[in-house]
Amino acid sequence: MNDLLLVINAGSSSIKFSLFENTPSDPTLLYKGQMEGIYVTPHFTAKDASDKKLVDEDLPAELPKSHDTSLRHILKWLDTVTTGRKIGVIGHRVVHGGTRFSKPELVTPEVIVELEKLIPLAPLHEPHNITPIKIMAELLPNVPQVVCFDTAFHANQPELNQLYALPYEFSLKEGIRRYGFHGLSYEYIASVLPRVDTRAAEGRTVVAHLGNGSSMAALLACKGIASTMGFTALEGLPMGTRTGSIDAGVVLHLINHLKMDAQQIEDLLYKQSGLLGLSGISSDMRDLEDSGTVRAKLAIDYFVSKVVREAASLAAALEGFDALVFTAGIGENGADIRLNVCRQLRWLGVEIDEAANKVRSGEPRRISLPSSKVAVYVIPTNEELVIARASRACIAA
Ligand SMILES: Nc1ncnc2c1ncn2[C@@H]1O[C@H](COP(=O)(O)OP(=O)(O)O)[C@@H](O)[C@H]1O
Ligand SMILES: CC(=O)OP(=O)(O)O
Ligand SMILES: [Mg+2]
Repeated sequence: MNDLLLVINAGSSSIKFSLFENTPSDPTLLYKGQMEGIYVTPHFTAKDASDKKLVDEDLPAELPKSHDTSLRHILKWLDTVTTGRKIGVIGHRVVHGGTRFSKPELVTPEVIVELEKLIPLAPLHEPHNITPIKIMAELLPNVPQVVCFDTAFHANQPELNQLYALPYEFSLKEGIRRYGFHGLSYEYIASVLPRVDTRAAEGRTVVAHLGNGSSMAALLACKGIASTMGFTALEGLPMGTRTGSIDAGVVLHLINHLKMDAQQIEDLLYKQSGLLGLSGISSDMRDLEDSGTVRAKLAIDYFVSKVVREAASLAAALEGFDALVFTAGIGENGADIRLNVCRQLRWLGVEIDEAANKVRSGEPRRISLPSSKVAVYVIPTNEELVIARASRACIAA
């Protein structure tokens, strides 16, 4: 029997996992699931390969709300379904690869040291990406682990789209440039686009990865040429708890006039802002849609308006666009958000099919009218499959 391949994808609000059988052609999914809403109401779901729900439960309220608790809960459940079978490879998502990593790497103690140096550049993610590697190394010391980077997909963006207008040496010597994130998700979208829409796959596509962390990217012939996220996963769209782009002068003002220190500012920008900060209610789009308060509506409207503006900006970078793809938690499930974004993009040739937009499905689907100049799709992302493929390729090499 083939070994198993375990993929761990730690995001800012969730840990997703997939367990594959390491079959020769392509990894075959056995189980997948996630602990979501880790810092709101941690909820655990697990499914088999036919999408049948095997578990669907809140994490007991007395347990600490943390990535660590969540991972151990997932591993305990996995133990019950893998009895007698051996995990042969473990693949991890790591958000920031810095200047050093732009392809999947086998984990060594030296790699971990390098990843730890990147923690300040991704404080909401990198620690949660590194801890599972250490936990798995403790539990399964002889199993090779591979790290796959969110930044890698964007590594070949044109220089123009990688630079900030700081003195040029800051980019060269300090690596202060735009990296872009959610690359594992964009890579998955690029991998299925040829069978969804050949015109888009050969042409110009704007992808909106809208989740707890949100970014958008411009794909030309399935290669990333521009992205809304930059040096860190703070730039671009507003997110669950992150500001998105903000005038750097605000940060200077916080330091000089409000006398805030670096840690306070980091917490403000990463953990207290975005949908949570604007609404005062929640970082979760579902809560805001249910709430109906004026501030919840303000937060939703702000989010939609920034998605619209970034879509137009990325379309400009592509000199027009053939397709718009929605993916990730909000992109896949937030029908009203998609509707409002598309309505505000009508002037660019986007015509949404309101009935198709309401359909729920785990499959890629078109949600624009046949007459729409820009084809609009919902494509459920699968970062775990990208990690699984890359991890075994890395081991084989
Ligand atoms: N049915 C839904 N409608 C609107 N938004 C949703 C829905 N389900 C999930 N979401 C949003 O998706 C987010 C999670 O997205 P996901 O991509 O899984 O996050 P992460 O960034 O942790 O990987 C939630 O915080 C919530 O805002
Ligand atoms: C990079 C990033 O923002 O990731 P996530 O969406 O998982 O928070
Ligand atoms: Mg994510």
